[in-house]
Amino acid sequence: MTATTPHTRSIPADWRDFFALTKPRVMSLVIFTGLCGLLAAPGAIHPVIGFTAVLCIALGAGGAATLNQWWEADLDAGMKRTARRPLPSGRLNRTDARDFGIALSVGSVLLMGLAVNWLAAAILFFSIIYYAVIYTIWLKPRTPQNIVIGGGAGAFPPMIGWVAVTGDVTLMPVILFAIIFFWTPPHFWALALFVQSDYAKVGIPMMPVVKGERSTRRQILVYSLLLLPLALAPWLIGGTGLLYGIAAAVLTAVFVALSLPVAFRTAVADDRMLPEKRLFGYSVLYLFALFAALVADRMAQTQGWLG
Ligand code: HEM
Ligand SMILES: CC(C)=CCC/C(C)=C/CC/C(C)=C/COP(=O)(O)OP(=O)(O)O
Repeated sequence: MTATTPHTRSIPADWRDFFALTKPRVMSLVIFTGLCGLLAAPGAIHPVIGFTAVLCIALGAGGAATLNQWWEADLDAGMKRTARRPLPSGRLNRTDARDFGIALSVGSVLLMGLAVNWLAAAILFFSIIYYAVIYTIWLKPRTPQNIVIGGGAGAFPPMIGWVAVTGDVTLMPVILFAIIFFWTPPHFWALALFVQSDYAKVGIPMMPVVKGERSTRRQILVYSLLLLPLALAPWLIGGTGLLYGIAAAVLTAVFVALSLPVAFRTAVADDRMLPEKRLFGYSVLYLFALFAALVADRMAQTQGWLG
């Protein structure tokens, strides 16, 4: 895994390859949580400024994802799940990807600072560095805690959205950060359990590879249980109404329920890993629904829908 091995086959790239570098499917949830942070924050923001803030989160996240793939092109080439990405497949050359990633990252931070506010820009800058450097270059190849610590990068967008509106960091955006931080390990380890042979092949010390399946399964349950108080915290501190409280309780109870069969089973040969796949799929739906509930609750309160 180095940043120096060239992938310079010059098949003409088109815009779709550049778009793919931004990991659009994964980033859709990153952008959504950023938007929800913005919509749930107290106070008003001009719609054009609000749109710009979300655009900057999207561009920054895309830039960081691009730099992640620029650095990991060799690793991605060795894994079935990632081998068809634009760099390992040779559809894009590596220097172009690096320049694209830097342009998106720098552009998004500058635009955020100039058009929205500099605190939001500073947090965006830090989250890009967190994902592209701290997680990708430093933690991922070194420790099975890579996801736990590295998960911080993906937890910033709602805080950025919130700060875009309020200009300061209060308890609520910290709680929103914590929810995604503790959601990330079960989200990713559920997937790592069914693609772990890929990671082992390229020497990435993901938890199931290093500590074994049993330990990973138990840790998934621990983080899922931690989500219960955390997801309820916005309601418990009086930051939301009952609508969010009920949604958080139900959604998180299902999360824990789906973690239980993952925690207490031993995989068998030729296993289709259905509980793990189910938990991974639900983890994505969960975060979409939880953040949607946060916004619905705020709308209900400001519009007086619940009387
Ligand atoms: C260190 C943290 C994380 C890791 C290692 C991780 C890893 C992954 C991987 C490997 C996939 C499989 C799909 C793919 O290869 O594109 C995936 C899917 C996904 N992740 Fe994560 N993820 C992390 C954090 C997050 C965060 C913070 C979010 C959003 C808030 C997120 C949202 C998603 C979504 C929406 C998908 C499904 C994409 C699809 O439908 O193809 N992930 N994640
Ligand atoms: C605003 C901002 C900068 C947001 C960043 C959001 C963020 C860090 C999301 C994490 C998402 C992600 C795709 C992790 C994949 O891990 P990986 O790269 O190890 O996965 P891979 O094996 O698929 O390459």
